[in-house]
Amino acid sequence: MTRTEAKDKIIFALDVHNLQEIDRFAALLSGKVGMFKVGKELFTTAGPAAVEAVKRHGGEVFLDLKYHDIPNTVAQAMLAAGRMGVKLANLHALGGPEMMSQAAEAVRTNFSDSERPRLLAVTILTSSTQETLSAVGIDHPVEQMVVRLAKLARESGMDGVVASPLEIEAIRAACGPDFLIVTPGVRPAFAAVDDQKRIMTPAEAVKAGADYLVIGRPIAKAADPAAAADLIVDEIVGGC
Ligand SMILES: O=C(O)c1cc(=O)[nH]c(=O)n1[C@@H]1O[C@H](COP(=O)(O)O)[C@@H](O)[C@H]1O
Repeated sequence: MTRTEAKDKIIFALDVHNLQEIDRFAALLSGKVGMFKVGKELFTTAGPAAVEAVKRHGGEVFLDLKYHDIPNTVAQAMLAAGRMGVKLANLHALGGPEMMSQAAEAVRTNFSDSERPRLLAVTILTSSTQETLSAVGIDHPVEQMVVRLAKLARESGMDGVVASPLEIEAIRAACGPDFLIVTPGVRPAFAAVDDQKRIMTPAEAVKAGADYLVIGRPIAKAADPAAAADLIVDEIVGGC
């Protein structure tokens, strides 16, 4: 794998609070990572200006707002995300097939194939355990649920899923080579584990079949974020 291919797999999680921090990281990391993730924390604070700020620096955006609502509301929200020009956007697979299908149809009808956002379904969050599922009445094992939701997402027109690295191989086997797999919970050899529980190194996750790796604190908290991103690229190239 080339350095450019490895770099393009990294999505930096912009878990920051204001536009100044976006400018700082976008300036430091443009050309060092493939995409920037704008999540609930940042979007609730700064709104669409956060997406515009990343794009001003030439960055691509993964809008991580994990929609889960009635089908019409989610479809309309996805159209609004598409109009902002984001490359990836997501919703919760647990919202069900009708919600996913309507969102998929809305973006396919209203945007050209090259312009439409790719839609991802979150399967089971990396922070969830068997106990979390049991507490809400789901008694199936986590991995079984993840694969079931990934297959449902694919049948409902999603382009891919967000899942823990430990489930990549099972999803790949069930959903085929063209289905996008985006994985957080990735920790390079040099970084702290933080609160992530089910983790892999970047090279392991790519080898297992991940298309994109979502990485936040190992880059953001490093003394030199650009050097940390370079080290992660080294790890991926060295291991694949
Ligand atoms: O959708 C996500 O990106 C996501 C899903 C999930 O199951 N687990 C998870 O950690 N994430 C996000 O991935 C990022 C991981 O950040 P770090 O743990 O700092 O690398 C955070 O922005 C989380 O919100």
